[in-house]
Parts: sequence; C-alpha cells; structure tokens
Amino acid sequence: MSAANPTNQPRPPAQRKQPLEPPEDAVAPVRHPEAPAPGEPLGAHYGQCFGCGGEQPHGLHLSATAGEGVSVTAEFTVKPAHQGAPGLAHGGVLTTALDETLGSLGWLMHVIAVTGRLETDFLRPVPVGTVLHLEAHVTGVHGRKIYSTAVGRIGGPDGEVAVRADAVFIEVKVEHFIDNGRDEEIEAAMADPDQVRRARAFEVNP
Ligand SMILES: CCCCCCCCCCCC(=O)SCCNC(=O)CCNC(=O)[C@H](O)C(C)(C)COP(=O)(O)OP(=O)(O)OC[C@H]1O[C@@H](n2cnc3c(N)ncnc32)[C@H](O)[C@@H]1OP(=O)(O)O
Repeated sequence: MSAANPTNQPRPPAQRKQPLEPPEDAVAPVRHPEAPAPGEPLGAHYGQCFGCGGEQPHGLHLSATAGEGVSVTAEFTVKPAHQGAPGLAHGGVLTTALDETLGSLGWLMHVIAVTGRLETDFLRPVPVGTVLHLEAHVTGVHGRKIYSTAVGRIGGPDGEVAVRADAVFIEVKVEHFIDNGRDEEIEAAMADPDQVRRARAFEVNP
C-alpha cells in the first residue's frame, strides 16, 4: 500500500498523472505569423498576474522575451519576500517563476493555455539577490495538450542549472476565465479594452 494512494484503489482516469513527454504522434509547435519577433519583450498578459503583472505589488514581476521558434527567455530577481529558508528562495516561488515562463509560450502560438501538470526539479539552492535566467520551449503539441520544458540558471544566462521543470498545458478558450473567475475581476478585465484585445487576439489563429 503506498502513502500516495492509501487504499490502493485504481485512480479514475481524470486523476491519473499524465505523461510529461509528448506522445509519438504529437506534432511540432507552430509559431504564429504575428508572434513577437525574437528579442521582443512579451509584456504582461494581465496586469494583476502574480507572475508577470506590473500592477501586482506582491508579484514576481517576471519579464519574458520572445526567442527563436516557440521559445522564450525570462529573468526573475529573487527578493527578500521570496525566502523559504534564511537567505534562500522558496521552492514554490521558483516553481511559480517556471510556471509563468512556460505559460508565456502561448503568446508565440497565439493560444490561451493553462497549466495542467507541472513537475519541478530543484538542483541548486537559489540565494536572495540572484537573477534567475529562465529559458522555456514547447516540445510537442497533441490536440489541446501543449508539452513544454524550462530551465532556470544562476550566475548568468549560460550558468549552472538550479531548477528545471516539465509541463503539460491545456488549451482553453477565453470563456474558461469568464466562466470560472470571480465576477469583480472579470468585469474589470472586460472593461479594459487592452485586456479584451489581448485575449481575443489569441483566439484568431491562421
Ligand atoms: C486573457 C489572457 C489569459 C492568458 C492566460 C495565461 C495564464 C498563464 C498563467 C500561468 C499558468 C497558470 O498558472 S494557469 C492556472 C493553473 N491551472 C489551472 O487553474 C487549470 C485548472 N484545470 C482546469 O481548469 C481543467 O482541468 C482543464 C482546463 C486543464 C482541463 O479541463 P477540460 O477543458 O475539461 O479538458 P479535458 O477535456 O478533461 O481534457 C483535455 C485533454 O487534456 C488532458 N488533460 C486534462 N487535464 C489535464 C491535466 N491536469 N494534466 C495533463 N493533461 C490533462 C486530458 O487527458 C485530455 O487529453 P486527450 O484525451 O485529449 O488526449
């Protein structure tokens, strides 16, 4: 009997862990013709986002830049508010930085997607004051599932890998947020023409 599954009953399909590697019949990701050019900053997808939003005082303020193909780079500076152990970044915060970087890959495909599964490896402690250099790319697409991987390096963009993650994101429509989000934030977002334009632009694929 395992601690993770104390009754040893088979999990229903919806609760089974999904693989993080694309299946054999996955296809290569397609960069949208109107995706930001390599080297262009992506900006925040939502001002109040904890990962990237500029209007979120408690957020990570992560800034991502378009890379070649369907890849992005990003930088995240570890602040005192991000500590777990004295002087070291909290693992959950580092996972959030990886999640946000992986999430921004949708911009390059003009697809809205949410995290379905995310697995992080913590390889080195990350001290406060460190700039974490993140790189993420899509490894394959299978229906609505987008498989991706990311690393976070310390000591420079070519430095040692401190954290890495593999993920499956699931494509959703903008209604996912309208149907599930709290009314006051949804109403505020829908009253912001820039936010509506950003969201709808993602849904127009070639
Ligand atoms: C405005 C601009 C905003 C831009 C917004 C950008 C936001 C980025 C923010 C950073 C990223 C986040 O933190 S996002 C927030 C954290 N994530 C979430 O809140 C997601 C919560 N989960 C859900 O809402 C749901 O479970 C969904 C949407 C993920 C899936 O539900 P669904 O739509 O009913 O999909 P379903 O039919 O069940 O499954 C479709 C396919 O995906 C697979 N699948 C389903 N769930 C999972 C899963 N958890 N992990 C792996 N794979 C999964 C299924 O096996 C199936 O594969 P097959 O049978 O087809 O092979």
